[in-house]
Amino acid sequence: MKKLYSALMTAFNEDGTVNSQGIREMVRYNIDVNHIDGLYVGGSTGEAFMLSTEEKKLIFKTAFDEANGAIDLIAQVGSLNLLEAKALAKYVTDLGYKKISAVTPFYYNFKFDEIKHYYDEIVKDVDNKLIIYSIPALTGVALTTDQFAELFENPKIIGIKYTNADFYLLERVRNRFPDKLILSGFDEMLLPALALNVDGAIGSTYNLNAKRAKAEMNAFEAGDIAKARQLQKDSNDLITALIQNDIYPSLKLVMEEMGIHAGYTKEPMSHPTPEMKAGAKEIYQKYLK
Ligand SMILES: CC(=O)N[C@@H]([C@@H](O)[C@H](O)[C@H](O)CO)[C@@H](O)CC(=O)C(=O)O
Repeated sequence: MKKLYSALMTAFNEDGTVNSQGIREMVRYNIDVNHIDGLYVGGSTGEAFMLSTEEKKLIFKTAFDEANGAIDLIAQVGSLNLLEAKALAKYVTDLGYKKISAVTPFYYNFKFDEIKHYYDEIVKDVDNKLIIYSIPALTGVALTTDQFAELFENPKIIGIKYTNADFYLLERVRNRFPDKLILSGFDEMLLPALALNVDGAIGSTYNLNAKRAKAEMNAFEAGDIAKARQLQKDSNDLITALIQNDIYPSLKLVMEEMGIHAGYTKEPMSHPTPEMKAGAKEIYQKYLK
């Protein structure tokens, strides 16, 4: 059975501080209403690259407490500060997270040896399994099949969160590493990723649209490709509207329409304008009600 994970958002107060109650509400909604298989905590959707270590710890703990063992949780601990990444890997492992993930180190054009060292160091002192978070469009780091093979030489590195529109590479990677966990990261490209036999998907829009995405996965598994295509089209109408309305604040605004206190995005991301609020209301009415 393929697995669906929502990338958990972080609820912020207007002043940019973390709103734990909002996080709890989103975890509950994902468990009780979305019937999600798991959550990816502390990733791009969680706005983690703008947060302090203490804020990240608070989010990991709040999500873990609220989920209370009901679903699979993956903690994204990657950071340009390797000491922080290692400390967070230990922190979440001690909390009880059974999987961690780390974004490829970005900005400084690291050499592959440095990237390999980063991953080996993150897992070295923890009894846990790591999923590489590969998102070349945002990091500028495009790992090759051979480089993934080198990273997988470390038995604690078990898979890839593949947020990449390169389907040739996805096919190469899937077939070379049949036993590794490959989770697709672009929600708007779920169907082609399923066709290449990913093990599941992680995404921001599943917070709102899990029911449709699960139906698409089920249709695909049942061989009903026409239905899966229609569902992907319906999802992409929603995703396009979210992107046009500024996706990060809009995901939260739509959650607010559903009665969940998702709060604000963290500056320098924009706070909602009256136009964005009206747009989110319309998105909710048109695609999700
Ligand atoms: C950059 C980004 O946020 N990508 C999302 C997608 O779910 C994305 O929002 C969606 O496909 C719309 O483009 C995920 O791949 C990554 C993610 O959700 C995370 O790391 O939290």
